[in-house]
Amino acid sequence: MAIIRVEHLSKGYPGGRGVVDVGFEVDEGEIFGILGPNGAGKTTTVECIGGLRARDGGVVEVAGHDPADESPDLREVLGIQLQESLLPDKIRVGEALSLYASFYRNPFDIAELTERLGLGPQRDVAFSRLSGGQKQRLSVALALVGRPRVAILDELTTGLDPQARREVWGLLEDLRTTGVTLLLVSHFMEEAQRLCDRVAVIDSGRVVALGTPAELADRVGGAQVMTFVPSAPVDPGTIRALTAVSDTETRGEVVHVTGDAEMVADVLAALRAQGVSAGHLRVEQPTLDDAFVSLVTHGKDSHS
Ligand SMILES: Nc1ncnc2c1ncn2[C@@H]1O[C@H](COP(=O)(O)OP(=O)(O)OP(=O)(O)O)[C@@H](O)[C@H]1O
Repeated sequence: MAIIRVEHLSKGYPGGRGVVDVGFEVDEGEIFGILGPNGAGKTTTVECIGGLRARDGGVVEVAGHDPADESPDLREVLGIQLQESLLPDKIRVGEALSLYASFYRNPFDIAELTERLGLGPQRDVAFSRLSGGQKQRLSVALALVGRPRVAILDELTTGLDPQARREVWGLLEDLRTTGVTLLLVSHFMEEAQRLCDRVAVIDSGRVVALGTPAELADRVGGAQVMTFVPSAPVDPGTIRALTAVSDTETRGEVVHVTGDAEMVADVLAALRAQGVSAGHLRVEQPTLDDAFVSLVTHGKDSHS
């Protein structure tokens, strides 16, 4: 069932940009990604969902509440991590978390949350003395401390090193099992591909694609590439003749075959028919990265 519903959301700024027409639904328990190039309207969208920005038009509902109504019940349901956390310089990590936890009825245990986010040693450190990555982790912790049903995380791992990023991903994967709904704004395709059940790609203030990462990758029709070392010489003509295959080439002892989603099964069947096995088999799938570049480039063409 949808816990977030957005229909025809619009928000203009004096300069004219913003969000033109955004719509999607997020089911309870989903991790939903919002992707798009700089200035696409991602932050504007999540700020309207979080009730931080007034929309011009359209419908937004979070757990049955309109964020524009500023209902106290919605505050209990929603946790928000913003791109920049604005805390007093002198507040310590533990104090900030205790303060935020006090706003909620059933908050996380602070010691456990700081450990999970790698902030245990910083509990008594003042905000101004934290590194950029530590500030980022604290802002994620502040969004999650109230055990929200819906958490909005904007650029949650920007500024984190690869190790810290993986720790935050681990925390989100754990959270998934608690049934929390996560709305992530991300620039990292790897992050979206790993974490998100579905994503919306926004470009120039509109949704240009919506689906699972795998569906979007498939939709761009990116060719798959398989490579293998045959156990005996194969006739390239028999491989090339398969309808799923668009190209084949032998480099040294390695055969490279390009084709569509059916290619791997068809090539392996053709080899088996010749009594040949495929050693060192590798298959490269099109990625969300490929889909993103293709969708956003096409979006630009159609809006210009
Ligand atoms: N307060 C504002 N006043 C005027 N224009 C704004 C304001 N906030 C955003 N914009 C413009 O609205 C558009 C969408 O901005 P938004 O921050 O939502 O995009 P974004 O996709 O989150 O970008 P980024 O990835 O760079 O954070 C941009 O063209 C931006 O310049």
